[in-house]
Amino acid sequence: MDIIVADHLVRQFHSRKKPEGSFKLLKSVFSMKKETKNVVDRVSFTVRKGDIVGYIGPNGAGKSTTIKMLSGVLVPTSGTVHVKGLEPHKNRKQHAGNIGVVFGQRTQLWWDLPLIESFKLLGKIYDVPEDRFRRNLEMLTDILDMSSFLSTPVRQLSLGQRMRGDIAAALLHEPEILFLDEPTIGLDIMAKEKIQSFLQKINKEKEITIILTTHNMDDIEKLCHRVIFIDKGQILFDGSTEVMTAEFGGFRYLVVDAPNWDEAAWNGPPVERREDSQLFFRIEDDKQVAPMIKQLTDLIDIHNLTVQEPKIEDVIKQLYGNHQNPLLKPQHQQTL
Ligand SMILES: Nc1ncnc2c1ncn2[C@@H]1O[C@H](COP(=O)(O)OP(=O)(O)OP(=O)(O)O)[C@@H](O)[C@H]1O
Repeated sequence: MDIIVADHLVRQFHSRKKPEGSFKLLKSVFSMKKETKNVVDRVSFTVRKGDIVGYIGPNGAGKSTTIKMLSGVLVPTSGTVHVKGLEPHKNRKQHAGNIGVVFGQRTQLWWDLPLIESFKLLGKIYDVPEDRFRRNLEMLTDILDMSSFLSTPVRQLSLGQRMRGDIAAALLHEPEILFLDEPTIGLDIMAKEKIQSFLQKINKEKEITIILTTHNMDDIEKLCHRVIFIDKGQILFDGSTEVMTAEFGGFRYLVVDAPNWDEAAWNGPPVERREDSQLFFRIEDDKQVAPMIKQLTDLIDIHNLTVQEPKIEDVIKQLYGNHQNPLLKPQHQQTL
């Protein structure tokens, strides 16, 4: 069942641009040109109940703007979006009951109140019956491990604690859909893992549908079966992580453990990255492997050598830097 349907969604923003040239600069206050930009440009997708979708793209691509339209914060300039059959900005109250939203860069908690008081206020705002509120709070406190800081004012929480608080706040009224805009931004590895495994759990056990934007490729690797890649407001890829890897991961890595590596003496293909004493060489064609091994062993003592598939992170890097790839056509130019 499609729980979210976005159809040719457009959001424009206006900005004022100064004319070029120093003389013109003088008059610029009066003559600034109004520019209109489609920051989300004919975006269409559907999401099925229980999916976890990674909505990714470079800075300024239009991810947050899309999430804001899905959550009803922004009105689309044209096109439509339906979430559980409702148009978010037209059916605000009912829609709010169906969704939870977390913007990692902002908090919906009351800064000066103890965390628990924010939860109580949100319970009232969302009209959550007393017993359900207590049950949900207990469950969220337990799995998000919040009992030690429930009475702490939000301003005194660490970023990881605050983020767990924000996620709990978004779920107290038992929404079916969760929109997360950079939920792991700035968190350390342990805090990230806590949130990732929590999201996995609620998705699996409660079938909560999740759309998340992130620059943390580990979130995609751990959580998402599907990725939508957007750039300059347009969707350039929408598919499973397997299809993405098959289409954009047409390479492997020759991984060489060489503690005494001498970069200056090497005149073969460049090392793409290093992890301790391991060197990663990108292999586009398996025929490259044998001559490279020979060249390497002639030069240096090798402790270990493997050929590895690229990680999702490596594949996504390809997507970001590879717009001339004919497979990356804007969605509205793709033939079905
Ligand atoms: N209220 C606004 N008025 C004018 N322009 C805006 C407004 N909000 C966003 N924009 C512009 O729209 C574009 C898309 O912004 P958006 O926040 O959706 O990007 P994003 O993909 O979430 O980026 P990031 O990864 O940096 O968070 C940017 O160029 C941004 O400057």
